[in-house]
Amino acid sequence: MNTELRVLRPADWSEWFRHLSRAFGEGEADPAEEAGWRSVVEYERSLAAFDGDELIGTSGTFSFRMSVPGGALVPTGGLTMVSVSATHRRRGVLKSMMRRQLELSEEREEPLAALTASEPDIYGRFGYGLASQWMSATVDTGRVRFAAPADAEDLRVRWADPEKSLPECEALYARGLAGRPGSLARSEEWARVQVIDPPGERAGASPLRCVLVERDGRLVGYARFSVTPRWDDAGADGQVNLWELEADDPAGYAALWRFLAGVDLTSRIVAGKRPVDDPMRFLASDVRRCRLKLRDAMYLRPVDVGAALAARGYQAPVDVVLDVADDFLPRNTGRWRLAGDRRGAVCAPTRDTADLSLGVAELGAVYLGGSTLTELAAAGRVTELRPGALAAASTAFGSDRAPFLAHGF
Ligand SMILES: CC(=O)SCCNC(=O)CCNC(=O)[C@H](O)C(C)(C)COP(=O)(O)OP(=O)(O)OC[C@H]1O[C@@H](n2cnc3c(N)ncnc32)[C@H](O)[C@@H]1OP(=O)(O)O
Repeated sequence: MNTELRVLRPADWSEWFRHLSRAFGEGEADPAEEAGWRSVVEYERSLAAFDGDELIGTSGTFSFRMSVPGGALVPTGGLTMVSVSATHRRRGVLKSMMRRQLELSEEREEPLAALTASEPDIYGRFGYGLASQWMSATVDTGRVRFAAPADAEDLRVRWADPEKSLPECEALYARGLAGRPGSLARSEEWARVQVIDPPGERAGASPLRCVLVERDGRLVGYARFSVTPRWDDAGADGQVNLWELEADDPAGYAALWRFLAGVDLTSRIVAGKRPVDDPMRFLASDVRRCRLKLRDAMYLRPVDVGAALAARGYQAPVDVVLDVADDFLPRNTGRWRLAGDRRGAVCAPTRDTADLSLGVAELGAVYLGGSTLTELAAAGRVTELRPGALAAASTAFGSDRAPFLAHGF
């Protein structure tokens, strides 16, 4: 088979998007949803694979900036919309697109590449490691109480239109970015994607709702959610579906959870994408009845090991030589000396003796502080070559706050 990769042309968008929907087993996309994706697609970074004149593969990359430990926003290629026709599967089409997509990232000097995976098994071979997780919760609000916030006299919770309130909510989201590794800066288009709510995909739920919490008239938090009404022979049994909740004031944060738990005629809150260190665990009267679960969220790969490691801050002073293996981008393979602290770091190739050896996917997994070098060493995926180096580097690579991706892409 002779596969040709072409840059996506706007004229080919509809066919390209239909191919993607079919590969995901979906029906006709809702026009609002399709328009949302079209508003953020970057044609020059999107590829269409052809077998002759037949389109058989799709992939795209978004030019994101991602928050990393230390607070910098680092250019990151966000891989997305990957599909290969079932008629052409397992013949290397994905592999050829991955190679080209990473070359495009290299040309743009993006230190990092990221993705969320339809299946976790696919991307390790291309050097991506699991960098952040999502916590989901199903809170039994008939039994679980959320502690009343102290310092709440000046707080006001009010309804808002999800779209009209976007600018002020996005400003709050942006203020929180530097303190939350793994989060993405959102353009106006990306902000609008967060409130796309196709009626055909609500599965019986209400349209998207939004409440704001303000202190002295200043926004300190917001929650976006829908409600699925349900009734059985014992009465109301509705469900609050939490899409997004952000706050930069502990009392405002608690007020939002209390509001959600108090929505009339509902008996549970279902949240799919919360940070693993969500403070709600410490507000809930019965954390077991919150039914918390973890799942993989974002996979990360250094595209340029030196630039990636120099772009973040380190929790403790670090001076370590890493022997990195990268089969897919061999330019990264070799020994790197990393020296830095909270304020910043330098990282360059070296001939010095290595202290730790690891693969590039393992480096991606620990980069945001979501897992540790020590954990990976216990799984045999990192090797300590100088006694003491593992514990010291593991501490340095940590993060005060767990990495969190607030939305998919
Ligand atoms: C970031 C995102 O967009 S995630 C979305 C990914 N897309 C989907 O899940 C849609 C449905 N699936 C598909 O379209 C295709 O099956 C794809 C894109 C997952 C794979 O495309 P293919 O062209 O068949 O992959 P390709 O032949 O290049 O395989 C490369 C390697 O990945 C492996 N691989 C491919 N798909 C899978 C999978 N689903 N699970 C495990 N391994 C996989 C292959 O076995 C091969 O391994 P090897 O190098 O060890 O031989």
